[in-house]
Amino acid sequence: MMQVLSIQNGATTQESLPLGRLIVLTGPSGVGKGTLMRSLLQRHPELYYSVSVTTRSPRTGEIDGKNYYFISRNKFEQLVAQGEFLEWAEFAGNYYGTPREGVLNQIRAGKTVVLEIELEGARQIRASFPSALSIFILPPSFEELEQRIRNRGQDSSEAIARRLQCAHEEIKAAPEFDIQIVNDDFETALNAIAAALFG
Ligand SMILES: Nc1ncnc2c1ncn2[C@@H]1O[C@H](COP(=O)(O)OP(=O)(O)OP(=O)(O)O)[C@@H](O)[C@H]1O
Ligand SMILES: Nc1nc2c(ncn2[C@@H]2O[C@H](COP(=O)(O)O)[C@@H](O)[C@H]2O)c(=O)[nH]1
Repeated sequence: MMQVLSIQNGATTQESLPLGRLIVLTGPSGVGKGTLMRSLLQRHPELYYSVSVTTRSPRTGEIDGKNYYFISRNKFEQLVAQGEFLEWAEFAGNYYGTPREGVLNQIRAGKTVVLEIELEGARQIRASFPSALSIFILPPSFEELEQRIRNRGQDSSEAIARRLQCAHEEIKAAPEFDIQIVNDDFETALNAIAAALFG
């Protein structure tokens, strides 16, 4: 059972339904969340991965509707005003948000839904869904985090600097979350996430 917050006419109410689970994977940019997530989904195709909406420009190889829904800032702000997001945040100069309906429908259908999101959004989910399982992925060191973002070779040096600046504050927030996993050896980290989800 999980408590779902629903907002009706501005008032917040809670419904109790036989539901699936909500999992939040968070941590600083470049720590390996997306790579871990992709491997987890290959191992456990029964999981539902929520595709986020963003105002960031697509990176080489990213596909609209698969990696993200890429939209303009104006459109994003309209969707915020319409209450279309379960959570949203501005991160390193771009908006990111989780579409509300898709996630709630999957949870109502009994699925385990996984969100891979940044810190502010993860905090919003923890506030709305206290029973969500939240996992914070840590780098083995700050130097290694920097290496990973640089080696990924996808972001401008300005974007990398912004992301690393955020990372200092984000890492301090790790104890707020249910589980902390250090992504040093990839397989070890992946196994730890799977163990947290499936015991
Ligand atoms: N355990 C690991 N050891 C070494 N490199 C890793 C490890 N895990 C992931 N990486 C590499 O680190 C880089 C960043 O990983 P990834 O893009 O998954 O990070 P992220 O946390 O999803 O970043 P963002 O939040 O910016 O989307 C990638 O090049 C990935 O291959
Ligand atoms: N609050 C949210 N954060 C999200 C969402 N989707 C992705 N993200 C996080 O944004 C940063 C940057 O992502 P990138 O693809 O530009 O590297 C990263 O931490 C993602 O996890 C979302 O829907 N809401």
